[in-house]
Amino acid sequence: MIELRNQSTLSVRALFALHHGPYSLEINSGSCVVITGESGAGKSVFLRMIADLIPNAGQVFLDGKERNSFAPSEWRKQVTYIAAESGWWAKTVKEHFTDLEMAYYWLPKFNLKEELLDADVVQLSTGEKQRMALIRAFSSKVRFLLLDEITSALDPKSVIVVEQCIQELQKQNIGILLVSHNMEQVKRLATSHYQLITDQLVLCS
Ligand SMILES: Nc1ncnc2c1ncn2[C@@H]1O[C@H](COP(=O)(O)OP(=O)(O)OP(=O)(O)O)[C@@H](O)[C@H]1O
Repeated sequence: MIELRNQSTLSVRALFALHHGPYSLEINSGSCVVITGESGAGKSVFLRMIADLIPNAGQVFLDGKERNSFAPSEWRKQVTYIAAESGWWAKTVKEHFTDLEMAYYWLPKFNLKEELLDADVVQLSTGEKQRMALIRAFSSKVRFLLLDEITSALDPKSVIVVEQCIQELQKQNIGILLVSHNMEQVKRLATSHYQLITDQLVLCS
């Protein structure tokens, strides 16, 4: 399971890519910063810049240590992006997990049966795949999760289950940056809420 982490801070300074930005933002461990904004505003681009998944200019620091001083794979283990549509490359679900102990801990919390680990990926529903992709990202190293509309394909009950898991991660001092179009979700989860409007992050609450 994920253990209680030390306090940490993710600092984004003047990040810019694909004509979006510059954006600056600070996220503390244990908080849930939510970003809303119109379709095409650049919310996914912003998250993908932080994870260094697209070429970008600017700086990102984890506890004062600049992103450039981490190997890219090491950075993404600690600052992990999860897309709305997860990618799967092997036949069975289990093959995608490096830490099965972690998987067995989180499966019941996500309302998922252990047998699903042995299933082929194609057998999973969209909602099951999305929840599995979240669990897959929980490694012992993760400090910040960048969650991109991760509940968009889920039924209302599963949305609440995933939100409860996000809150448990916060209690364990994981920091969350969440993109959402669901204003009820914003009310339930946000410790702070920004709207992305014409390349500016505007603090709403
Ligand atoms: N790799 C890329 N190369 C060029 N343009 C891109 C790339 N990725 C995204 N864009 C463009 O950047 C803009 C912002 O896209 P982005 O996916 O960040 O929007 P979004 O705010 O997340 O929208 P939605 O709410 O619909 O998911 C869009 O016009 C998109 O076409």
